[in-house]
Amino acid sequence: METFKWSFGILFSRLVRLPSMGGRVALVPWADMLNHSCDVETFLDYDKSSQGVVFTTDRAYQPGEQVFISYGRKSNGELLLSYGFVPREGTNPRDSVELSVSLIKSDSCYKEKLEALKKHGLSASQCFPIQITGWPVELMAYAYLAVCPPSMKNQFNEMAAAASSKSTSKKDTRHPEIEEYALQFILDACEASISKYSKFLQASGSMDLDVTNPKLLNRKLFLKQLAVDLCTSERRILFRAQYILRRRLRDIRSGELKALRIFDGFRKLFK
Ligand SMILES: C[S@@+](CC[C@H](N)C(=O)[O-])C[C@H]1O[C@@H](n2cnc3c(N)ncnc32)[C@H](O)[C@@H]1O
Repeated sequence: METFKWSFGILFSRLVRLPSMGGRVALVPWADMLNHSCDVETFLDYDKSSQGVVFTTDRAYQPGEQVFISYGRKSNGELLLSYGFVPREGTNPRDSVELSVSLIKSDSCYKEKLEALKKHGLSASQCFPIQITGWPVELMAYAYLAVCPPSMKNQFNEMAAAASSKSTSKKDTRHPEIEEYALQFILDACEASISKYSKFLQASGSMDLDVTNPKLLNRKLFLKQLAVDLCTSERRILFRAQYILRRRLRDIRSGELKALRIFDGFRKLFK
């Protein structure tokens, strides 16, 4: 089993997908020496005219400088799973973390909302990818549905459709009347996830690896460090989302407060 796992890892970390051949995979001896860089945008591909796998650099390299390729626009988690490494924190603009959200069990419209979700291939609990640049419109639509009051029942289906990535319309549908609750819903999910990451990272400091063999110990330490690196980079994305969400909520709430004060001022004026 160990040999199989090793061979599987070696094969999958070295095979190349060739976009112009419909994603066919190949082993290309010279190309499997190239390391990945998140800054690089060039891929290996089959070139009909030269009848071979060609690599064109996207920048000038100095003699002796290491040449990189891109293994694809992958998150740190995907790079760890497929290639066994985690890029340095903050260097991967494609990094993302899956945020898990669920319908609220005590919601009086739970059944209707779940039915609407199921109709569009979704379930009561869903994961959505969060990036350092923000979250997808599908997550916002899911959040609208989760916090939507019974008075907006006629919009459940539309919201569930927008939450599905299969939905053809990718427009950012907005429901200003419940935006604050939807943002708070996402913020709560982010904070719950941050707390799990923080617990793991805290515990990792005192984790007992329970091995005496030095070779095994080194391997376990290496794997633990990879897990810590991945969790740190994923938590960083969640921290950023938390910051943006808190700021948006503060703006909404202070805007509402301002509107209330103006309204109050007018009321006093006409008294
Ligand atoms: C196709 S091979 C690249 C050549 C490899 N460095 C070698 O010496 O055989 C892919 C493996 O290289 C390593 N690798 C590639 N890019 C890396 C990076 N940016 N940081 C750390 N390791 C990397 C990973 O172990 C990955 O599984």
